[in-house]
Amino acid sequence: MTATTLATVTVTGAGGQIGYALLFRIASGQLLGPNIRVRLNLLEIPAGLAGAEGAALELQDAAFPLLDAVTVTDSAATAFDGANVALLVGSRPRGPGMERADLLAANGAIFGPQGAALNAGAASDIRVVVVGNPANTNALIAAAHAPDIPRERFTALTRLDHNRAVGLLAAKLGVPAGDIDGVTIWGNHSATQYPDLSYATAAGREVRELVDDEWVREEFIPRVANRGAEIIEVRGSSSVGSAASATIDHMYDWVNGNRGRWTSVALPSDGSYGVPEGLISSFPATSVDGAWRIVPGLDIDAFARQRIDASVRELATEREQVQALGLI
Ligand SMILES: NC(=O)C1=CN([C@@H]2O[C@H](COP(=O)(O)OP(=O)(O)OC[C@H]3O[C@@H](n4cnc5c(N)ncnc54)[C@H](O)[C@@H]3O)[C@@H](O)[C@H]2O)C=CC1
Ligand SMILES: O=C([O-])CC(=O)C(=O)O
Repeated sequence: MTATTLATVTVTGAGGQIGYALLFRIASGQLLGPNIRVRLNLLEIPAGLAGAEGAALELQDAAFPLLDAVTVTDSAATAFDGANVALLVGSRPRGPGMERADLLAANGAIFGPQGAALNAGAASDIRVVVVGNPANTNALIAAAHAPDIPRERFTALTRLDHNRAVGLLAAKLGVPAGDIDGVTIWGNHSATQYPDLSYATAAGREVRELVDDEWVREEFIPRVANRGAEIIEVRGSSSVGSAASATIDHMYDWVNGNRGRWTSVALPSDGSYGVPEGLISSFPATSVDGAWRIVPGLDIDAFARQRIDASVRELATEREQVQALGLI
């Protein structure tokens, strides 16, 4: 996107909660940076169009200098036409007591047609992040329907899990979140994920020397992995502001680079760290020259191996389920 001064950003589910939290930040320049004007395409189903249209009116009222145009549509072909960035948020959220697997069939059917529409109309530099759950497998479905788009342009959001891990660790250590680096979320955006502090540092100091193993295993890991459910329990509905914020972070870093800092990204595995090729699994990654690079060469201890394998097994099962449903 370096030479582009005008980018088309498509947001699906734009009339929903996360959509509403995203749109104003995108239009203000926080998604791509202060030098790129944005054309926003808002995709909704008919029942959600009024919400998206209302948001479009408010976007006009905010008079953002970088906002070029807003289109509201229920046509995927229109929404993805010329898209440089696609934020795939639209899907049904989980309610109290539901597991992400419950959403597989309901939401899986959305992502095949959207992948096909991206394939048909998106710009050649398209970057896709799937937020709607089950995010990793929805991204797998979308990519499977977009044979002309390089696989690595399809990612799923585990930046929220990453940010949760950083936030929790920073609070434990009493340091600013910006002092934390080297945190990884491995695997699925679900309770099986492995939030890994093995290589984490706080203001350059090794975190393993600052916290004990028992806290990491008994408190930190389960709290991060189940934070989505905790938020649902406390607010009565799933994370919105933090999810939108993480989506902005993910795409901003992808486009603009992240100066060698680690983040976590669910992307198509190239076989690294024993994750079967093609599964969309979360890895430690840096953003270099507009592309994600998996951090190479890390030693994986027995505990990490077992945790990563468990989450990857869940991803493989989800892939089998959507294969059985005929979604890929
Ligand atoms: N990956 C992550 O870290 C997170 C993912 N999520 C997921 O994000 C998704 C959206 O959450 P909310 O905005 O809170 O839900 P919401 O229900 O407020 O909004 C979803 C919107 O999507 C629309 N929609 C449904 N099917 C669509 C389709 N085929 N095309 C376009 N739009 C469609 C609905 O009409 C609705 O307006 C959920 O799946 C939720 O589980 C939520 C938090 C974090
Ligand atoms: O838990 C949910 O259903 C929403 C979500 O993905 C999260 O907050 O991580």
